[in-house]
Parts: sequence; structure tokens; C-alpha cells
Amino acid sequence: MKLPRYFALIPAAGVGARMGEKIPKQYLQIAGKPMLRHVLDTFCRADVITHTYVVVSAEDGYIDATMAALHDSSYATVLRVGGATRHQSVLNGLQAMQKQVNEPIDDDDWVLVHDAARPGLSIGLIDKLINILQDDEVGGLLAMPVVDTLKRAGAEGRVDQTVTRDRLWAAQTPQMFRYGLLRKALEQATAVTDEASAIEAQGLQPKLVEGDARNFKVTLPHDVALAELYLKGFV
Ligand SMILES: Nc1ccn([C@@H]2O[C@H](COP(=O)(O)OP(=O)(O)OP(=O)(O)O)[C@@H](O)[C@H]2O)c(=O)n1
Ligand SMILES: C[C@](O)(CO)[C@H](O)COP(=O)(O)O
Repeated sequence: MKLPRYFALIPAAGVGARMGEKIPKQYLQIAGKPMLRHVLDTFCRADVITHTYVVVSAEDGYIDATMAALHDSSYATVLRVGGATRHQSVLNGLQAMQKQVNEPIDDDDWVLVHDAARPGLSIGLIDKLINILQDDEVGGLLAMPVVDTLKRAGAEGRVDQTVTRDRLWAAQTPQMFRYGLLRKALEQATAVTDEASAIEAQGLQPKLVEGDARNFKVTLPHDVALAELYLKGFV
């Protein structure tokens, strides 16, 4: 019986508008190397990952230098199929993976979709996610239980209501689903912001696996300093 393999798919085709930098945020230097490089190095060291695919925009002018700087880039393939949304980039990447003759993917193989904007991912978190989900019927995602009291804003930036945080989790990545199910779900979904939403739209319930605060998404300018602290080991 053929054992399922584990592939990584890294959506890295965004422009980082909220970061407000001159270059896409995934190429910002953090702790001495581009943010995307931290993610690539982690997946390179994850022995369980058969191959890593990086989705970038067709116009990306940074990826070639990033790949050239890797000690060994044989574990990763660049797919210049980025789309207008993260959803489209991931779907385009899944479709392009199928055409890779060196590692044709099977429907039962697992795909771990991880944001290039989450450089704090560790091998330990990858192993934890896979160990918990490897026999799961659906798949799941790293996430963090919400600990703050949540307010919904009304007019003039004033509180409209307090939203219960009971059973609320903040989704992280990787989000891990079998190739065939994930591709079908994303093909049928409309405008989802994560893979789990597409799976839920199929009537399924992805499993929540507790992640880590250091695996946060670098989105706004002040996030860079925090990522530096984490990645330099100061916290
Ligand atoms: N069309 C897009 C948009 C986003 N992403 C990727 O999805 C991840 C999470 O998205 P986000 O943090 O929103 O990144 P950006 O879209 O670049 O940021 P912004 O929304 O501020 O422009 C990032 O690694 C980003 O590169 C992508 O591959 N294709
Ligand atoms: C996938 C994700 O990181 C889970 O929290 C998030 O949905 C990405 O959203 P973005 O607007 O593309 O950053």
C-alpha cells in the first residue's frame, strides 16, 4: 500500500500592501535574511516534506536571487502562477503541482499550505500538525485560541458590541489537507481567505491544532520588529 506523501505549498505572490514597503513583504530582511527564506529553510530541514512549491507572481523580480542563495534549492520548485488573491494563488499552485513530472502528486497526498508571511514556523509545529492529522479523514490547521475580549466596531470607532470569544480560534498556517479534496474545494469555493474555509464549504469540519504565537503573520509595519525578536531568539 502506497503511503501518502507530504508536500508544502507556499503562497508568496502577494504585494504586502498593508506593510507599505517598496518591495513585497515576503522579501523584507528579517534577522539577516528575507522572510521567505526563513520559511524555505524550515521546510528544507523538515525531512517529512517530499517537496516544496513556492507560488510567486509572474512578475516577481526577487525569487531568483532568493533561490540562488539557498545552500540547496533542489527541494523546492518555483511556480510563477500567482493570482489576484491568495485563494487563486493557492489554487493555481495546486493545478501547477499536478503538472510537475518529477513529483506527480496523488489525490491522497497531503498538502501543507503555509504563508510566506509566517516566518516563525518551526519544524516542531510541522511535525505536530502531521502527527495529529496524518490519519484524519478531513485534515486541519494550526490555530490559536483567542484570549482577548473582542469588540465589534460601530459608528465613529465606538464599540457596537462585545463578541463572545468562547470557542473562537485565530487561524494560522500550515493548513493541511489531501490534494484531491483541497483542489476540488478551492475550485468550488468563492473568495475564501484560507483553505479551511473552502473545506468547511464542502460540509466538512477541519481539526484545530494549537499553533504558537511566534508563528504569527507579518502583516503591518510594527510586526517586523516582533518577528526580529522571535527569529533572533530573544523571545
Ligand atoms: N494574491 C496573493 C495574495 C497573497 N498571497 C500570499 O498569501 C500570504 C498571506 O497573505 P497576506 O498576509 O495578506 O499577504 P499580502 O496579500 O501580500 O498582504 P496585503 O494584504 O497587505 O497586500 C502571503 O504569503 C502572500 O504572499 C499570495 O500568494 N497571492
Ligand atoms: C491564511 C491566513 O493566514 C489564516 O489566518 C489568513 O486568512 C491570510 O489572510 P490574508 O488577508 O491573505 O493575510
